[in-house]
Amino acid sequence: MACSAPLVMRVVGSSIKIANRAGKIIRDVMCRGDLGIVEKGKDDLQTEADRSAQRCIVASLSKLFPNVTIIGEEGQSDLNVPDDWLITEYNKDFVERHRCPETLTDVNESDLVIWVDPLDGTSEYTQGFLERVTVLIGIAVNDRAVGGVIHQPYYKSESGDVGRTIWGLKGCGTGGILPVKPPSDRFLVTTTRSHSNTIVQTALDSLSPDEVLRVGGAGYKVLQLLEGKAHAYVFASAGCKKWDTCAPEAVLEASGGKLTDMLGRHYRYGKDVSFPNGSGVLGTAFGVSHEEILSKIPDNVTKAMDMP
Ligand SMILES: Nc1ncnc2c1ncn2[C@@H]1O[C@H](COP(=O)(O)O)[C@@H](O)[C@H]1OP(=O)(O)O
Ligand SMILES: [Mg+2]
Ligand SMILES: [Mg+2]
Ligand SMILES: [Mg+2]
Repeated sequence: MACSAPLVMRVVGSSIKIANRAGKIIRDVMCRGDLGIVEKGKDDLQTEADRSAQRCIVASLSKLFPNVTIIGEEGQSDLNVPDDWLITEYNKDFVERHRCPETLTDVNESDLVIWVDPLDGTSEYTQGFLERVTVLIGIAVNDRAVGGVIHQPYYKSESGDVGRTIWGLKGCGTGGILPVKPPSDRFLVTTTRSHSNTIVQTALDSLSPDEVLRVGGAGYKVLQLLEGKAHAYVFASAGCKKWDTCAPEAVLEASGGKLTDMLGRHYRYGKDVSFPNGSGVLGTAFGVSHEEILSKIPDNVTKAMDMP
């Protein structure tokens, strides 16, 4: 589809469509029943859904935007995909109804890096915690996370529709969700279910939360912040990588929240950065003071973070 909208708008608009197609692939693999699980490392699985969803996303994006750097969690993919995995359209609603932020109108393909996590929450997927699975497509411009799509293939809406797609673009806002403020009389923190350790726990204890939600997936935890189910996402450990946080950071910040490492620094998302987010993840919902939370994190936690 020909479209004269600025590049960033076309990338977000097509990512909305592509993430939806990837979500259908993820449901189809589950329906067929053979997940084709491969162990990449300790607590680190890959399934046929991760592989196929990545092929769909990278093949579609690289055909539409041949000079953009695309980095996917599952490494080099075979881009020879079935025709119906190749998405060539943009989400019209997004592209036609939103104005590109002025600072992003002149961006070129060479300024962009797209970080793809075809299935965030693989361990949740294999264990049946399907609501926590997301498809993440993050868009970085000149090293900074500016746009992103979080698709939740197993979300069930009240109308019975399956799946939802949330987008965010800094300076433009968010769509696909109506952000809700977290409660004002309790302090709720969301964190990892499967990658905890004593430092992760020390950081949580230092904040004295009324409740700790332990759920898998970086995308899902940021959705909990947008839904007002938690005030903060606190993960004082390495483990997450750039594809886990690029889209969530952009979507959260487009809604007025903030996502940094455990020292309050934004990660960089240029094409030459190292993949691991060695100094953890701290996300806060709109209206929650990121700085106040940072000030409560004890020195032994910050000193335990891997410094770049
Ligand atoms: N130690 C790890 N090894 C591999 N991936 C990790 C690790 N820790 C976190 N992740 C990735 O970060 C996401 C959020 O972590 P957690 O669920 O522990 O909060 C996970 O769903 C996983 O993404 P993925 O499922 O895409 O591999
Ligand atoms: Mg993985
Ligand atoms: Mg992930
Ligand atoms: Mg993944």
